[in-house]
Amino acid sequence: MEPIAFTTDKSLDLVAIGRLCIDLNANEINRPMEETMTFTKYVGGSPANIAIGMSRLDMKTAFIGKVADDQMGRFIVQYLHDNGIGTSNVITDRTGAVTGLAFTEIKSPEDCSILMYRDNVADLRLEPGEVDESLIAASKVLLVSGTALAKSPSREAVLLALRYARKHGTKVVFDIDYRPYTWTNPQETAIYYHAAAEKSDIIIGTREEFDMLEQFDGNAERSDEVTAAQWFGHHAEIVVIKHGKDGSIAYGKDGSSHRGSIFPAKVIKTFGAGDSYAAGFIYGLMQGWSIGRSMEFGSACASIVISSHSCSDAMPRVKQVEDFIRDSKNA
Ligand SMILES: Nc1ncnc2c1ncn2[C@@H]1O[C@H](COP(=O)(O)OP(=O)(O)OP(=O)(O)O)[C@@H](O)[C@H]1O
Ligand SMILES: O=C(O)C[C@@H](O)[C@H](O)C(=O)CO
Repeated sequence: MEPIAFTTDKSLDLVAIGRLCIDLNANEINRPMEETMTFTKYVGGSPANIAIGMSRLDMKTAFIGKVADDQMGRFIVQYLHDNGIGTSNVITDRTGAVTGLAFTEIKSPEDCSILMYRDNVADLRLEPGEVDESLIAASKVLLVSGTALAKSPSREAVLLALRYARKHGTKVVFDIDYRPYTWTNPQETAIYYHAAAEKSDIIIGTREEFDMLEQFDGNAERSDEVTAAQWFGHHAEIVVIKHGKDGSIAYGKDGSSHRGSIFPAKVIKTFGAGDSYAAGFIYGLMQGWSIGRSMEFGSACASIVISSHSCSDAMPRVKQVEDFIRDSKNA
């Protein structure tokens, strides 16, 4: 398959829109959170993690979002700035909304869960009129994370951002990112996910997330191939289905399919795999690499991050990923 064509005369590589939150990852791991006494604070939120990952890989990135008018909001904005991510379109909420908190419970390397505090969060208060069209026009890619569609006005802000992207030839990457606690019912989820997926050039999700997205589209047990074919009927050029430690599979609009294997990892926590995989995969495509090579780079990013305590802080540099791949192949 020909590498996906990104518009070259743009000053930014990726603009992400959606959730900016705080991860509080348990320090006492391999036990339930009832027995955890201390946490380490990191910037979190799936689209934030991906933007941070892309910036660590030397891609020019910016963020469209809203933070709380408090210490956590200021911490997030400073962290994005310190990591070279444009914050001109990160708005400070003035209504008293708060920062979403993601408590990560690490019962074992394979048994991790996230306890989300997301009542009255600032990120879902992003207004359509606050979305900077010129920022999207200046970017090769707009990354949309599905959870931003969960509530108004963030929902309308994202739908407007999608219109801007199509208007300005900005490629849309839709990371489905289904987090049940943020939605009121699965039907609503599928309707809004559909609205985004139909306007997306690259769609990334787990099998379960695609099943959620496609719940009105016919037979329940859908194959990955049927899923991909459906979205090629809209704007999609690449569809990626992630399968955890079983790797991933990507389909190209040209009928190609690509299996992505994993790199063995000393797993501390599985969270962060999807975000780091997405950052590495998008990075590869933007270098003009093949889908297969981009998947390999994404998988290596994922193994590095799940072997770390954090998600955002652990997002790797290019050389770190290259060395990891080399060492893994020589092992
Ligand atoms: N245990 C593992 N060991 C090595 N690589 C892994 C492991 N789990 C996931 N990966 C890699 O990360 C990719 C994405 O992981 P996964 O399919 O779990 O996505 P996700 O559910 O979105 O992740 P997250 O847990 O961050 O939400 C996989 O396709 C695989 O390449
Ligand atoms: O996206 C979330 O709200 C949770 C993230 O902050 C956390 O880092 C994670 O689960 C990444 O997959």
